[in-house]
Amino acid sequence: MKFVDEARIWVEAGDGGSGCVSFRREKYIPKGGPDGGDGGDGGSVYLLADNNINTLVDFRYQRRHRAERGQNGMGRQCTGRGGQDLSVTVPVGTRVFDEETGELIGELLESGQRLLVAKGGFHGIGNARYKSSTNRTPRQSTPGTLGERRQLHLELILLADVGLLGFPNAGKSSFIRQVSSARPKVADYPFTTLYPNLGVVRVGRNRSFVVADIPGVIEGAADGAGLGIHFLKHLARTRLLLHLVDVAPLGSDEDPAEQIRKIEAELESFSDDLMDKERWLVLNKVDLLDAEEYEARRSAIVEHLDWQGPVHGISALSGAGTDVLVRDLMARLEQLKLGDDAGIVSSSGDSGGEESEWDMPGTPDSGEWHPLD
Ligand SMILES: Nc1nc2c(ncn2[C@@H]2O[C@H](COP(=O)(O)OP(=O)(O)OP(=O)(O)O)[C@@H](O)[C@H]2O)c(=O)[nH]1
Ligand SMILES: [Mg+2]
Repeated sequence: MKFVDEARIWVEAGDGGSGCVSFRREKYIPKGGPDGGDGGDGGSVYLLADNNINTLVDFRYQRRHRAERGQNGMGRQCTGRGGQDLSVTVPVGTRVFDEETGELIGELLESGQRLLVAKGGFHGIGNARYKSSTNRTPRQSTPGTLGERRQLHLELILLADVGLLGFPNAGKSSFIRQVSSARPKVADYPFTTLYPNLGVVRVGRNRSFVVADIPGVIEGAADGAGLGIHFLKHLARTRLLLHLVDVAPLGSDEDPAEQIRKIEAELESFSDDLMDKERWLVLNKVDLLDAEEYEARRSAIVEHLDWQGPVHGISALSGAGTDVLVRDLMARLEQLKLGDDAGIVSSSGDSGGEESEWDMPGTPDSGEWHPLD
């Protein structure tokens, strides 16, 4: 199953500047010759692949991208200045199509790669260049040509950065709805989600990541129970996993700490790769508890599991605590990526190269939930 992020954008190269018609006018020089300069070339539009961009989400906010026009030529043989090129940054892996013809213009596969998508117009010629022995006062000039403009269709195959683990009904789909524009079905019965959903989470300009919502994992998933097994493999490429757990389950036998232990056991029997991934604890549905009760449950869970990693309390329903969680996730993903670029952490994590020390910006539970009262 492929998840594709798409965007439609307009690119407009700058027009060429027009040539100028002008004659030299100076005291004591009655018949100054033609001195109209050429225009400048229009700027072109390029797409530039950038490793630090993960999704095409920013193009929903800015669709039109134009390069500068060339300046017109001027008298005294002055040439117009060329328009500046425009580089539009896109994620590595973006495929670029011409929207009208469907033609594949190119693919950006490496960071730093540039692709010309709209060529700037050519400059017009000034009258100084039309001067000849038979025509000493040419009045011709040419206008610059138009810059190319076209509509592009961008496509990017998305890979999830963050995977959600949790029992059915933990609130995984609600979380994705809260933090992204994905709209998976949410309902109060187990196995509402039957196939994985991806959500793009936008944190700020050019800062975004992808979360995968998979069907609930239950005991025995690795051996085929429930739906989990088919989907655990979708988490293979993620960098980080969240244990999303209902801190206020209705049935008293559904102890949150036990649920997490069961999921950990499934991960372990499913693959070492998943066990090597960094995992955060996210206690969901804090809106159902008062602050004191929440605090008590949180400590009990952390103690029971001897949990060393970050712990966040959120309400996927009201959104409480989700901003902090999303911000911390983004910062951590950027940090992991920096490590990758510097060759510190293996990209797939399969050599067990994840750091064991938490090197988080802020304290591990900077995402702690505090009720307002
Ligand atoms: N009070 C409260 N209810 C929540 C919260 N998050 C989710 N719920 C409810 O919990 C139920 C299950 O939510 P889902 O988001 O469908 O859970 P899921 O983990 O995706 O479930 P499956 O797809 O079945 O595995 C729904 O009735 C939600 O409205 C929360 O933060 N607070
Ligand atoms: Mg769901």
